[in-house]
Amino acid sequence: MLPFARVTIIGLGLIGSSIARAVRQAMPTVRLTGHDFDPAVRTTADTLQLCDDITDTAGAAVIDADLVILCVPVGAMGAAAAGFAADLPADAIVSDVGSCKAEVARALAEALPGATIIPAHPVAGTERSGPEAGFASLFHKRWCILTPAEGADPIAVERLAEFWRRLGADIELMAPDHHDRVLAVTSHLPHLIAYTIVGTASDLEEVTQSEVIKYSAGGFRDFTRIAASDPTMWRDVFLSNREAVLDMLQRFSEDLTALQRAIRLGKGEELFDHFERTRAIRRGIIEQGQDDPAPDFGRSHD
Ligand SMILES: NC(=O)c1ccc[n+]([C@@H]2O[C@H](COP(=O)([O-])OP(=O)(O)OC[C@H]3O[C@@H](n4cnc5c(N)ncnc54)[C@H](O)[C@@H]3O)[C@@H](O)[C@H]2O)c1
Ligand SMILES: O=C(O)C(=O)C[C@]1(C(=O)O)C=C[C@@H](O)C=C1
Repeated sequence: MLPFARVTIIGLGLIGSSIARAVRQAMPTVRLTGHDFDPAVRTTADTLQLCDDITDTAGAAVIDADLVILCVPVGAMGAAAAGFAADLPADAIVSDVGSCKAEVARALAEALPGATIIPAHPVAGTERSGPEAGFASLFHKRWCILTPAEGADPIAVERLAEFWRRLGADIELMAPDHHDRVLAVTSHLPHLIAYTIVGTASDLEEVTQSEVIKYSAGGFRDFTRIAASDPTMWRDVFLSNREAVLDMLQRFSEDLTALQRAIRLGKGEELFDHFERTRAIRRGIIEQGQDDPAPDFGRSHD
């Protein structure tokens, strides 16, 4: 039996439109309704036939839903939820896909008092945004982390887990604060580093903008992909997960200073040992079958 029969997606960008496409493929009998506050996005979603219905208001979108998924930037979650609070059916489950969980959970609980809220985070994405950027296989073999509050209804948690399994994801449960610390290291800090290094390279007086473009074929190219990620989304992530990111950044700066010192003092053995350790970590990831799907992940879906 399907976990949900009527699914509503609020926010039809990369993640919302990918969910819509994946639901169409994996659960074709599900009735899909979508809403986005941007009329241009609604028109594109209509043209792409992402959903059975695209509504002009959030309230109309949720009126008979049994699952509502918020796919808007984390800083907009509270306002987006407040926009449909009055029309939410009492037995509907509300979820989200935000990249940070603790603050989003607080915002959703405040906007939707008494509602069944099971937050989630599919750890899958690309640097692109908007309804045309989505694709159905985005969640295949990727983690989807559910962060239910203590005492959350286990049946609701299992229904949401089954929904994501059907979209191809593997499920993990985590406390929201722990999620935010883990993702601060594995996702948020790497983005901050990419945003920094690409900015630094183009600011360097002895390196021209055209040289940055011309020679960004190697490792730097990977940084430019990440640094092209959506500015609204990432502004919100850093503001929402501020404490964990600052904590990890402090630790990162100390480790960077240690490497800087090893270079200055010519400590080759120290550098070699460090690089050997990080190479082993990368090889471990590949052995576990969790390598990137492809180096050009996302771009091949142009
Ligand atoms: N991009 C990724 O790699 C990725 C991966 C996992 C999770 N996420 C999370 O998914 C969420 C959506 O990210 P995305 O990449 O799909 O962004 P996106 O920019 O592609 O889409 C977001 C959509 O939300 C709409 N929107 C914004 N505020 C709204 C509101 N109040 N009501 C209705 N619609 C609203 C925008 O018009 C836009 O179409 C974010 O919370 C992000 O943290 C992103
Ligand atoms: O591959 C990318 O482009 C991503 O940035 C995806 C990525 C990540 O950091 O892993 C980005 C943010 C999300 O919350 C989840 C996934």
